[in-house]
Amino acid sequence: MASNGNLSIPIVDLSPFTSGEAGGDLESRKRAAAADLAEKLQVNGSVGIIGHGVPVVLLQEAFRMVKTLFNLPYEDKMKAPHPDGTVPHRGYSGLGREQGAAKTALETDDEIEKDAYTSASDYKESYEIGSEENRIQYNIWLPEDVFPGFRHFTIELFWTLNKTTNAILDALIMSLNLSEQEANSVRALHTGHDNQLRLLHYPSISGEMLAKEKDIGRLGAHTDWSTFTLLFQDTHGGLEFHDRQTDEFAPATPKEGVVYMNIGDMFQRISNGFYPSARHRVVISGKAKGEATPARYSIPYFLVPQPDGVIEPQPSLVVAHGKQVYKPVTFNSYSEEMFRATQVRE
Ligand SMILES: O=C(O)CCC(=O)C(=O)O
Ligand SMILES: [Fe+2]
Repeated sequence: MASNGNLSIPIVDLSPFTSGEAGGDLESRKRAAAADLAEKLQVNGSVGIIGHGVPVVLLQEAFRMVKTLFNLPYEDKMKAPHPDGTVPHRGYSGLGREQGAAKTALETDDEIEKDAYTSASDYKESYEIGSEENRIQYNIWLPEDVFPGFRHFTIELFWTLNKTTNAILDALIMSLNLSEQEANSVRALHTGHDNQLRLLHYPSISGEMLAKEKDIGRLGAHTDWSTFTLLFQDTHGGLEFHDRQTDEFAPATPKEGVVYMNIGDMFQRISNGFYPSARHRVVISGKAKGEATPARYSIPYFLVPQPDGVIEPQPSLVVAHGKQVYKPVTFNSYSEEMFRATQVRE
């Protein structure tokens, strides 16, 4: 499917939900922002957010940290290896350990399409972090002397981003006009302890390498199995979201102050399909021109429900839509299947 540079991702200002102010006309500004969010996000499940409240300096520091991490010698990074098995999804995964698009292959019966989604593994390396209190998905850390301060900083970043995702969840809840009881149950599914912070490095790819390895790719088209995802990125671009109307991909162009957000499979279900889980990918920028593609760093943050929490369409939406589009599932059963599909076994 083609990239179309003329398509763009809509932008929403969520500052009424993140500013921490109270009183005045805040309630009506929240309602206006939530309505704007509903209008734009329901189209493709992706938006750019301004007024997200994450301090610029924190993000700058985060990207410095990520670069330092991936610049470490491979032997050092492998002191925190991501183990095989379905848990924990933590620690370091080297180049070619994942196939993000293999999940998409599950969604088609077309063998040729299936093959295309499973033939290439992603040319990226990653490091995943969760809550220190999560006993099932426990953190795997580098020894402190290998990267002093890394653990402390990333845990702070994790909880700062959780505040942002909670504010956005409030906006989503308001945008759907959920009842108080529904709102409380959706909030209760998300304690923060199941969220995931992902540090990603897509190494540079030379023109020569591109010519030699036809199948090389960054991250194939997929949806996330989160509730929703925040995508922080550097200035190099390459992230694209699927546009359902044209069946093309729109670039999520890096812009100062904008964080892109996509709906994941869980909120698609919770919203009874009102918000679609957004298909997205990361493409190689130089391919068409035969030029080298520079390295790219990104920091996705996934809002994730409790593993045994029941994910189901909210009753008021089922009534409003006249049908229940999804059966209830637990996040656990859903994610295990997805995890198995996307890991490359050695
Ligand atoms: O690197 C990016 O910007 C996107 C990452 C992504 O989609 C993912 O990790 O699920
Ligand atoms: Fe993703």
